[in-house]
Amino acid sequence: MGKEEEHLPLFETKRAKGIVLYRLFAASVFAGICLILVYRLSHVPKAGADGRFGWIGLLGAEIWFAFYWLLSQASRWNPVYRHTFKDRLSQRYENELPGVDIFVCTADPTIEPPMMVINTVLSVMAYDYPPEKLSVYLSDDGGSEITYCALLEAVEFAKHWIPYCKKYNVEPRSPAAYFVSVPADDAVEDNQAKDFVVIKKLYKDMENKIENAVKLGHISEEVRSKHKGFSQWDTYKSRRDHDTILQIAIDGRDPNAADVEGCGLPTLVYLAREKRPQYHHNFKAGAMNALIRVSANVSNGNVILNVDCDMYSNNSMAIRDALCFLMDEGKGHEVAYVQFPQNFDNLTKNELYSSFRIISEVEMHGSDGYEGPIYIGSGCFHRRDTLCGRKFMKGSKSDMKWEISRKREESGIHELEENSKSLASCTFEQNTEWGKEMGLKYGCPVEDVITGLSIQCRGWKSVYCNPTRKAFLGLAPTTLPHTLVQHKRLSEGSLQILLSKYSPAWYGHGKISLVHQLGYCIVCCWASNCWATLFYSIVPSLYLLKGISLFPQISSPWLIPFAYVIIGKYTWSFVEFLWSGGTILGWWNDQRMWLYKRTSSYLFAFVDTILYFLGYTDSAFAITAKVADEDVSQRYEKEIMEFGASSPMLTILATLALFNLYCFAEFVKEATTGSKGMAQVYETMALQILLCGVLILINIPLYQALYLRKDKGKMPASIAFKSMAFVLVACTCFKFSY
Ligand SMILES: O=c1ccn([C@@H]2O[C@H](COP(=O)(O)OP(=O)(O)O[C@H]3O[C@H](CO)[C@@H](O)[C@H](O)[C@H]3O)[C@@H](O)[C@H]2O)c(=O)[nH]1
Ligand SMILES: [Mn+2]
Repeated sequence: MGKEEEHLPLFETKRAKGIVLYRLFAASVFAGICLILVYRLSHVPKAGADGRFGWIGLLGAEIWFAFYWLLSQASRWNPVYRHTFKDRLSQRYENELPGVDIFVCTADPTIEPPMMVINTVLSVMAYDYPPEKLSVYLSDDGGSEITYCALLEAVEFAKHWIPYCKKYNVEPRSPAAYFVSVPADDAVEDNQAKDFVVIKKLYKDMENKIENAVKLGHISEEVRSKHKGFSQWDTYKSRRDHDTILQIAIDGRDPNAADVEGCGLPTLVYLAREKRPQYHHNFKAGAMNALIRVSANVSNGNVILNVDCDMYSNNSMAIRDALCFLMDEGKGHEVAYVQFPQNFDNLTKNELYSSFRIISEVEMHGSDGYEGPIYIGSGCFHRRDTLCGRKFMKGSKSDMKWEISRKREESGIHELEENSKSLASCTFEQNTEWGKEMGLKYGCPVEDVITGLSIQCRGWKSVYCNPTRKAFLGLAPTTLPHTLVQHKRLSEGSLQILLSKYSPAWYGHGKISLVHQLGYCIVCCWASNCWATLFYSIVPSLYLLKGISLFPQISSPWLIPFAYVIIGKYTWSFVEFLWSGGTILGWWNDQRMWLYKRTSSYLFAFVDTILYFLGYTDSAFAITAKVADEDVSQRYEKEIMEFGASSPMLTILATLALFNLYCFAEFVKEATTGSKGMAQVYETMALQILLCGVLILINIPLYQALYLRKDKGKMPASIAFKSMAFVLVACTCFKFSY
């Protein structure tokens, strides 16, 4: 290796092209926004005049939108893109690569089927990485025998699967996803064909056994007697009341642990931490912290990767990508974690319930230009020591190199299992810093964001890595209620952060840059968006009923800033969406979800957060559904919105949709029969008509679900009834109130 080569970095950073043009455009939109506010302030109706209340409300809403728009510029001001040089990494460090511990989290065997879980486990076991340095931990908060049984089956299958993957350089390495990606059995090359048939049969056999156990609902005596590990369930009372269950299913350093080709296998550990009704288990954060301690005792890898049980590895090089950042001689020592995007396998072409597309392809790159992306959970590589609370110190270089844990060499495997169990007990964390300054933080439904923030506040940077071949693919919710509930949790957790001790607004002050603080606030203010959006989707339509104008007339010059901001903002959002790989209809669906999230999930999240701070509720973690019934899936494939069971969130959405329809219909009736001419109505009310009309257009699927559909996914009749009653009462009251 030449002297020069030795100093070439392991990654490069590129700035976005055309950023100056974008900034000019953003500045012009900002000028437009300012003019709108000037107009609002200078035209407030006099006390007692029609529309004063609506006017002042709109002013408030517009100030909020302007503020939020400014926030969103923080993540568009300076986007950067990373590229890694994995060949340089292997040349320099192939023999000194650090140990990597991978945590897979699961919590419920019915919401998260064991087959899905072990596919994820198998995919991360098959990473292109030296097996003796790789350890995989499955954390099972469901404490399920069936999941454990599935893992034991996976051990046998892995002995065939891993060598198969390496021999043919297969991608993706989740067997289920791989078999789907090979359309016909004869699509593989000739020399591979025989092995393909064999491996597929082995997979089907394993699948049958596991599915049978799932159907049966418990483990048969025959299977139970084969593995001593099942005896750990003898004292098991329920998933909320049991001892720590821990089993080293594969001991990577045991010479007998080898695949069918004789190569070593990664270590594999099953852990169900102790649960007792009287101890709070702190959801995923609690599981992660137990894993951090147990893994420190077993393999003690320097790097920790966490994936959710539905997020299989889709790119076997991802560990090496992450190490290019962590091991880079120039900048690596500042980097605490490398976050990959969360992409989804089951999205429909037009992303009916929207996705994290803009976050993944735009905003995360934006924050990468400052201190780095927020930590969003699944798909993140951490340094073990920073996750455990180490502060960043200038000049100190953290050593990533591989070292064999001494404890391991000295104790036998059984002893190791036994002394690891106490690390996962309910009482272990009492009077310690775990959940506070060590490990993941407790008490927040988005433990990851708050943990990442505190790491960055300790002086560390993070990096966003978004290679073309997606590193992880998970499952997005496939019904509207599930999507709304997920977003309620995410927005509620983020708002709690804003109001907590660790708020990016004050805790972050002076510790991270101002732009980065604003970037955090985008997420933390999600829930607060509900009020302005609700006001904007109700009040202008209501005033349409009365014929009171709240926007400038068509012939007024004040219309220009409104038109410019609306057209400019939406054109940009459209272009951005298409550039990020979305479709035209996908953008339209995204706008609908934007409205639905803001008027339901965010509203409930906001109210619940306030109640939480007043001490009335406890924050919970509703696990996102990962499987759906056959007919639900079919409708999802066809991109038909699924409403299903009655819920307060859906009632709000239906009421809003009907309300706008009613206002529009009344208005049309008045305009065609009333005394004022059409031209004059149009002159004064154009923007309100437009707003109300767009709200109706975007709600078309909802009207269909209310009145036209017959399938099970339609809007329940009770909601149709309730929402209609609400609208009639509200509109009648308003009409006669003035
Ligand atoms: O008590 C619990 C509850 C959940 N989980 C696991 O946590 C993960 C995430 O839960 P999920 O219901 O899938 O939530 P999502 O909304 O899909 O998760 C997103 O949001 C979470 C909270 O911010 C992050 O932790 C995740 O990585 C991120 O994908 C899953 O693997 C669960 O098995 C546990 O281990 N224990
Ligand atoms: Mn998930």
